[in-house]
Amino acid sequence: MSLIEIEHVTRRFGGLLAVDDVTTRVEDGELVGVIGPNGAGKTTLFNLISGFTPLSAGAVRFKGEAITGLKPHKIAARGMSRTFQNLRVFPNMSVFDNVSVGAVGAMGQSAFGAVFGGARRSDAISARTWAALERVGLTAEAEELAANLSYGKRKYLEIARALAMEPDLLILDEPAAGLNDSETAELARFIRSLNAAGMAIMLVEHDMNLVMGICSRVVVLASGRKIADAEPAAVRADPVVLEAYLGVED
Ligand SMILES: Nc1ncnc2c1ncn2[C@@H]1O[C@H](COP(=O)(O)OP(=O)(O)OP(=O)(O)O)[C@@H](O)[C@H]1O
Repeated sequence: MSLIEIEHVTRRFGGLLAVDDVTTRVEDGELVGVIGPNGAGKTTLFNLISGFTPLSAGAVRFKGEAITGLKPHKIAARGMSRTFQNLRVFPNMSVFDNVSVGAVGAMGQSAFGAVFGGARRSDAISARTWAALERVGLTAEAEELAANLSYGKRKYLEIARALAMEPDLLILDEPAAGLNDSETAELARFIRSLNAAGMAIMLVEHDMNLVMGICSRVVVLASGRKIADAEPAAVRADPVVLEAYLGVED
């Protein structure tokens, strides 16, 4: 049994097939990249897997159980957490409270407690939050307002929130967007270290070097369809992939 089984997943927006009959899997502990030209359907695929967008057809199984049609928080509570292409940080909340929202979600409690009061923070939530902050190196900034963090640190804040859920599958949507080369290299090391500690990761990323450098397998989408699903070296040499990239203005 694979960790996640994505079977014939399809999503239509009116006449547009944004994701068209995509089937793939992620095994326990795998680090899988998802690439493709702009508009290929990468983010839509992530939204379908994590419950943010309903499927038009197909099915998703996670840890052997159907999750198709479940709400995002129910899917998250089962051990799948994600970040977003556009940062979803609460600027007027502290770094700690931003991250504790993730811990609260994973423990099936109302987010209200996390957002509105220390009094409702349980020890377990607090422990998960500190552990996530430590993993991303933001413990010193815990009481800072999120708005005061640099852009790069806010990216790690969002990852920390996902980590506070202690996921078995972490889904990262363009984590390197807006980062410079050295920040991207640091992020690559960080993602690798999470994976080395046993976490399965799906990564949508435009930075090809990042994807090819750290992923053991790469899924390529073009116009909603899966056109390749192989090791980085094979994907790099695949004429169908080259054609898809050359044929689309980026
Ligand atoms: N809510 C929506 N309503 C209508 N069309 C949508 C919606 N979301 C996505 N699309 C369309 O679906 C297609 C796939 O979009 P998606 O954002 O998944 O691609 P992507 O591969 O993530 O692109 P990018 O690399 O630019 O982020 C695009 O043509 C997009 O315009």
